[in-house]
Amino acid sequence: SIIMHPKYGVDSNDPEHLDEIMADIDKWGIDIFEIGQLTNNRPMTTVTYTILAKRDLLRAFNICSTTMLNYLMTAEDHYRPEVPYHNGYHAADVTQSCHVLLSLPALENLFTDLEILATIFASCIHDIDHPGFTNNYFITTGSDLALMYNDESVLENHHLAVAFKLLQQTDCDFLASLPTKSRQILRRIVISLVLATDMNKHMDHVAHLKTMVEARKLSGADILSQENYSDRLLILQHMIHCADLSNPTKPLPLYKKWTDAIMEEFFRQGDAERERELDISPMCDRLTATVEKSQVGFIDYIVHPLWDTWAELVEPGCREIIESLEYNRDWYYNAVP
Ligand SMILES: COc1ccc(C2=NN(C3CCN(C(=O)CN4C(=O)CC(C)(C)CC4=O)CC3)C(=O)[C@@H]3CC=CC[C@H]23)cc1OC
Ligand SMILES: [Mg+2]
Ligand SMILES: [Zn+2]
Repeated sequence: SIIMHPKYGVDSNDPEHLDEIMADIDKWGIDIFEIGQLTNNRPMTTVTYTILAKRDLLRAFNICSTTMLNYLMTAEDHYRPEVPYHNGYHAADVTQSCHVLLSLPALENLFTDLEILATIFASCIHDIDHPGFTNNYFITTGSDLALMYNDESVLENHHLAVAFKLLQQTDCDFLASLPTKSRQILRRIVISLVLATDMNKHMDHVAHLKTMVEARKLSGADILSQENYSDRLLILQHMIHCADLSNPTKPLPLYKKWTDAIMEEFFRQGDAERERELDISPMCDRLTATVEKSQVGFIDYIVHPLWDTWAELVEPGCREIIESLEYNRDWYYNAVP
């Protein structure tokens, strides 16, 4: 019997409204929160399934829709709804952001279908089972997780282990039809992309992006067209890192919701650190933090340097994104009490 799935993979309490929102799936600034409300909190499954289907990747790799949806639902169930920021909504946001970045004109025809499938898969699982505390917290408190991963990219290693383990659940191995070689290549890319989302690697990313921009200027030839595998992988690592740091580049109403969510998550960590008489991490003390100042600092020290360099590499594709970032930075700067 032919199993027919709902259009976007999940049922909706308002299909017409979902149709309207999902029409913007290729646009920067789609309302992920709205998608979650229309799909009974399934933003990650909805967004990821729609993108894979739209890019014809399910057909290209002979992936069964039912198995894909089983995996995505199971993966989404392994994000923790009680965690204010690092939950299925963030996973959906990073996946959809990568989907838009993959379609930048400067990157056209650069990546193989397997690399695109790997990037979308890495994005939707990149924070799976996130406990709502930072790597530093797990290292400082000598947690089992830090013990397991020897203090090195502790959370990111955990996200990867959980994501790949879920493939072994019944009817969840959507990669079953891939040839072994392709499976190995995909696994290698997914591992390197999720590890690239460790903020401890941020300065390396910015430094390497700058090198690429310089190389592109000097060589004249379009560095983005070169067949060099390691450079293509590096561009994908920078891409998922940019997507992970894209909140301040989105329309202000969405950005503010992400800010509220991350600050609540940071404040809960600060509460735990205060409780355990540990140093309270930057921006995590709800008794002294100024949310607006934190965002101005986050943009000036972290987000703007990264996106400025990325925009140079892929110019002119990110002009509106940079303008949105600068508008938002001024808004928070003027909102500082
Ligand atoms: C929407 O607002 C945010 C969304 C995500 C994050 C995340 N933050 N971090 C770390 C980034 C580096 N970091 C800092 O404290 C860096 N930093 C500042 O941001 C401003 C400052 C205090 C004035 C000086 C300074 O050192 C610690 C937190 C993560 O690791 C999270 C996980 C992965 C990606 C980003 C995410 C922060 C947001 O607003 C602050
Ligand atoms: Mg992460
Ligand atoms: Zn993330």
